[in-house]
Amino acid sequence: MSKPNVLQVGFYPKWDQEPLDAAFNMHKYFEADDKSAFLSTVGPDIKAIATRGELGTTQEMLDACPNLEIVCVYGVGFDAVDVDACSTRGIHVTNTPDVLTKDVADLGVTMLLAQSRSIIGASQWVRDGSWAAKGLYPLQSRVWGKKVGILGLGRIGYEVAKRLSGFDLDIAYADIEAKEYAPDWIFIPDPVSLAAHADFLVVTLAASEKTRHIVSKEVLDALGPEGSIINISRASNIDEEALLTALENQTIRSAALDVFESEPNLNPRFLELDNVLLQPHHASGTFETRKEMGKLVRDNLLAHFAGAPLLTKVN
Ligand SMILES: O=CC(=O)O
Repeated sequence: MSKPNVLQVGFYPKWDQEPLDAAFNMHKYFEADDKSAFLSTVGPDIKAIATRGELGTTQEMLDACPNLEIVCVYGVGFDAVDVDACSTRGIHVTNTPDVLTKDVADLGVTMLLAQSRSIIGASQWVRDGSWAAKGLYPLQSRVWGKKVGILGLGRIGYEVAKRLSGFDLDIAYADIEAKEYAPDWIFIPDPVSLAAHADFLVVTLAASEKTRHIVSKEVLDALGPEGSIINISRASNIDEEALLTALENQTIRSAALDVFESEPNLNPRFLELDNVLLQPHHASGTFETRKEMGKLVRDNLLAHFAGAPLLTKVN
């Protein structure tokens, strides 16, 4: 039997690419110079799209692939795929939940601690000779005993909260409803009230049209000049213009961000700020987790073409 044709939207590591190439005809969209011409040529043969969370699919891709059956996302976030349009056409969508939860939570907590204690700046102080030349590093503000607000207590939010309660932080959270698995944590459903309560606002919300700019100017104003925000979800959850203005005017203390509106080309205003910690959207970026994510993409593709149940369906 001939191998199914798969449109591959972005790069995968060698340990994923080799087994994918062995099982499927992988058509590498990201390597094509003329992407529209490439889609017109291969589109009619494509049965599956393998993409990454931040790349998703475009309308042009979906239109060019009339025989598409499944979209497999390497990532938990599927906001860059038009799931409604896929469902209407009977196209399955899968993602890679669970396997990345703890790594994403680890990075969120690391970012909170690193930004609060100015780990990057302090390291630079040692490296550039400031320690010897200028003396003691400026004091930073304590982490333990403060209040954290988790915006979105799903799988990742829960793991962040669990870790931070080990640092003796008071945990509050916002979600659509109170969670029975969080009896010791304070439920504050309104994001403005949560921000007003918190010293650290950690955004762990799955992104959708409904959550776009849920962290608004009003939320940032409520967080206030002693407050910090940490985003390990999607840039669209925060009004980035309002965030930049708040950081520039120091109406919030600081931010630690793994995601940006036009990543990887972020707004240059971020680079001018010394109260923001910048990360290259790599919260799931460990060997162990990325290998599990790649396996899940492959296993969903294999299950689909074998007529078996999908492992991690979105629709
Ligand atoms: O951003 C990463 C993901 O959605 O897994």
